[in-house]
Amino acid sequence: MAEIEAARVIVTSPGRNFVTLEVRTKDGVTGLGDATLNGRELSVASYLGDHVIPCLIGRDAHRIEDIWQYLYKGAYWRRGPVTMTAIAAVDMALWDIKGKVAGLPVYQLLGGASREGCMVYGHANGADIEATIEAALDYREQGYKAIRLQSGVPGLASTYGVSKDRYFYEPADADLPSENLWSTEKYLRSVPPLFEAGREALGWDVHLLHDVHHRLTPIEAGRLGRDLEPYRPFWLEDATPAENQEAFRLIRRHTTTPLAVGEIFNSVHDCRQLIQEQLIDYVRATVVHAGGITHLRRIAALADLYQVRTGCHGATDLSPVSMAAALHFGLSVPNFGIQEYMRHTPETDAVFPHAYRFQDGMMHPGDTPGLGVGIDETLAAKHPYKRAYLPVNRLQDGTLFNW
Ligand SMILES: O=C(O)[C@@H](O)[C@@H](O)[C@H](O)[C@H](O)CO
Ligand SMILES: [Mg+2]
Repeated sequence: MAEIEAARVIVTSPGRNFVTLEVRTKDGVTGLGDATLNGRELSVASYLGDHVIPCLIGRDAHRIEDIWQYLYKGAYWRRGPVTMTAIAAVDMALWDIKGKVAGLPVYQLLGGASREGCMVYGHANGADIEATIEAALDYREQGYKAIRLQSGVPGLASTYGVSKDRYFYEPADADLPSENLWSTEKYLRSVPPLFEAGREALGWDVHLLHDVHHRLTPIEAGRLGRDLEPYRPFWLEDATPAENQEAFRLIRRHTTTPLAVGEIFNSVHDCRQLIQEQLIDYVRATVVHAGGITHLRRIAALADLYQVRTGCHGATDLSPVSMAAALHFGLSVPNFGIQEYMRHTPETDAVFPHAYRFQDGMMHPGDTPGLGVGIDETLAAKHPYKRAYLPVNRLQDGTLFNW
C-alpha cells in the first residue's frame, strides 16, 4: 500500500502555460502528471483541485487501473477533453510513483523496451518554400530522420504551423484569440510544389510529413493526398475534421497517401471506427488528452489489431512530463510509428528538468526511476499564469472556419 496523503495542482507559465499535478504518498514519494489543455488550462486545474483531489486522499497509489476506473465511471459524466486530461494527469502521476517505488523507469513496467529509441519528427517551417527547405536541411543536419514541412501560403498573411521563430513555435499567441484568414484554393496549390522542392533538396532517405489541421473537405483531402503521392509523404495529418469518422472512407477511396489523425481525440471511442475500418494509418491520440498511459495503451492495443501505428501528438503545449510519458509508452508499445517532437524553450526545460534525450533523430526516456521528470517550484513560481488562446480561422468572406 502506498497511501496517497496529498495532491496539488501547480500552474506555471515559463514561456507558455502548463498545469501539473503532484501526488504525494505517506512515505513521501511524489509523482507528476501533466494536465495542460491549451487555452482551457484553468478548467482542468479546477476539475482536479475541486473534484478529483478530494477523492484521491487515502487511496492506494499502486492501484492505477482501479483509480482510473473510479474516476472515469465514477464521474457519471464520461469522456470529454477536460475530464480525460484530468484523469490523464492522475494516471501519469501514479505510474511515476510506481516506477519510483520499484526503482525502475516506467517503460520497464510497461513490458520493457521494444526498440532502441523512438523516432521523432521535427518541424521545418518558413514564410515560403525556400525558407522551409532551408529549415528542413538544418533539421537533417541535426540528425532528424523525419521532418514535417509547413510553408506560408502565397496570398495569405499568416498560415497555421508557420512560426516567426526558427525553432520555437507557439500557436497560443494572444490574450484573446487572434484571427487568421484561410483560402483552400490557395493552400491546395501551394503544397505539391513544397513537397517537390523537399524531395529535390533532401532526397528520399528522410521521411516528410504534413499537417492539414482539419481544413479540407474529404474530397479535397483525397485530391491533395493524390497530388502528393509522387513524393511519398510519411503521412498527411488531420486532413479533415474527424468528428465524423465515416468521412475518412471518402479520402481513402482516392489516395494511398498514409493518413494520421487524432491529436484532439480523448477516448478510444473517438477512433474506434477509423481503426476498425482501417481508414487511418497512424493514431495521434496522446497521453495527456486521452486518459493517460492506461487509456492510450488500450487505444494502441486496438490499433495493433488493424496494423495502425502510433504517432502521438507532441507540440509545445504538452509539457515535459507528457513528453517523458509519451517516450516511456512509445519505447514499449509494439505498434509504435513515430513521435512528434517540438522542442520546449530553455525556460520550460529549466522548470521541468528531465532525463529524456535526443540523439540521431531518436529519443529515449532515460533510465531514471519513474517518468524521469522533476519540477523546480521556486522557478515555477516566478512564471505566473498568463491567459493565452489559440487563434481562430476565417474564410476570406468572414465565415468562421475550422482550426
Ligand atoms: O500537429 C501539431 O503539433 C499541431 O496540430 C499543434 O500545433 C496543435 O495545433 C496544438 O498543439 C494545439 O494545442
Ligand atoms: Mg497537428
